[in-house]
Amino acid sequence: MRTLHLRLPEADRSHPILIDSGLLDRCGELLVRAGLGGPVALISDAMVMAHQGERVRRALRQAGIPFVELVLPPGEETKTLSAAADLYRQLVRAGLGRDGTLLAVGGGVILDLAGFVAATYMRGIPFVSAPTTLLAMVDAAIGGKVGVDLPEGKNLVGAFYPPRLLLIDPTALDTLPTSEWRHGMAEVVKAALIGDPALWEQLRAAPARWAQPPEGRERLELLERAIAVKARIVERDPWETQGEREQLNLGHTFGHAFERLSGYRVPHGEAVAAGMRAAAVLSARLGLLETPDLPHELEKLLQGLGLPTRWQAWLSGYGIQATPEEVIEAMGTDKKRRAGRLRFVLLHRPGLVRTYGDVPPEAVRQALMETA
Ligand SMILES: NC(=O)c1ccc[n+]([C@@H]2O[C@H](COP(=O)([O-])OP(=O)(O)OC[C@H]3O[C@@H](n4cnc5c(N)ncnc54)[C@H](O)[C@@H]3O)[C@@H](O)[C@H]2O)c1
Ligand SMILES: O=C(O)C(=O)C[C@@H](O)[C@H](O)[C@H](O)COP(=O)(O)O
Ligand SMILES: [Zn+2]
Repeated sequence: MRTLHLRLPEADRSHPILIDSGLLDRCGELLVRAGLGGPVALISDAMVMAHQGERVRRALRQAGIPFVELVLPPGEETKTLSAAADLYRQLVRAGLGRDGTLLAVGGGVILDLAGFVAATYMRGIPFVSAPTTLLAMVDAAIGGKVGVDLPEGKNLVGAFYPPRLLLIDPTALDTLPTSEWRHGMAEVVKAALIGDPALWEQLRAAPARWAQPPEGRERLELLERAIAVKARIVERDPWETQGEREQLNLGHTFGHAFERLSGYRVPHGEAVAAGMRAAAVLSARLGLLETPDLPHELEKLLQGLGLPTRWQAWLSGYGIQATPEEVIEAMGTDKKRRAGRLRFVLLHRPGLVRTYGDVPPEAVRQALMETA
């Protein structure tokens, strides 16, 4: 078993990240060992429970942990305040108190929603997360951002609430549809661009190889590399007050706007892919790139991974028509804004990204036109 420690400024918020095959089958015993042997509310979605639920149920029963299952419909449409409100009321009806633990098993939607509920129910109860998508293992589960979407903007309500324990079982990915693997690869590409140029080169060398989940050692290495980038940044700027954590938003200013325009019907990973390409082209237009071929290289890699690179064509595949002006309008509620101005995470080269607050709106519009 690989054990990493996410070190946060408050020691009581620091937590272990366990990575090993079979952790889902041992989650009960691991909860008990972490001093969380009280009642559990298991929050998941119906698809995850169909594929992985029995492993978790068996593990909780074996450890003698009483639990209730709260199962939601899969998909981003579930990441809402009203779903959170339903969960609060179900937790009350189930009699869960502060001696209970909220165990989230699922993708980023479940982790974000359940983590937000754990942060706010009775002013906070212990939270344990077990990500089951690639995207959640390398990104959503790391760093304590939890929350829900509003129609007015993505993740507009939330908290920083790290789990007490994070269980990453790579075998959970055995049942993940290939399309979901690819969505996770968008955040892996992001991590590589931000903080692991060697990984960027490795991905670029054989995009098709990474379009399906690799097995065994290779899968584990990919997870560990991407997790390392995120954990390093989170440890340096956990609550996004120093500017550094904003780097993890590469592609997200555009991406979140695409998601909002779609009524949260498009997958986050696809939105991030199309958004990263727009951000790369914007970086080129502003003369920031030290490696001018980067937008083209990124386009080739994303295409090889089966991810979108042309936002308008991609959105129209979902029946959504939008103009560059509408995308800019939809960016208006981005949380990185300062003094009413949008800020963008832009690229210099793989391994060097920075946030810029002085980007001319016309350059943004041009980048959107060029990547439509
Ligand atoms: N908090 C953060 O730091 C952070 C980081 C990145 C993304 N996110 C959020 O994560 C969300 C996207 O997460 P996601 O891509 O994991 O989507 P998701 O949670 O919707 O999961 C994708 C699909 O995969 C299914 N699934 C999950 N695990 C499975 C398994 N093992 N086998 C079979 N099916 C499985 C789910 O039922 C769902 O249909 C977005 O809301 C995004 O904003 C948060
Ligand atoms: O952890 C972060 O910080 C990120 O920006 C990771 C992103 O991949 C993720 O989508 C996150 O939910 C975005 O957060 P937000 O604060 O921009 O809503
Ligand atoms: Zn993301």
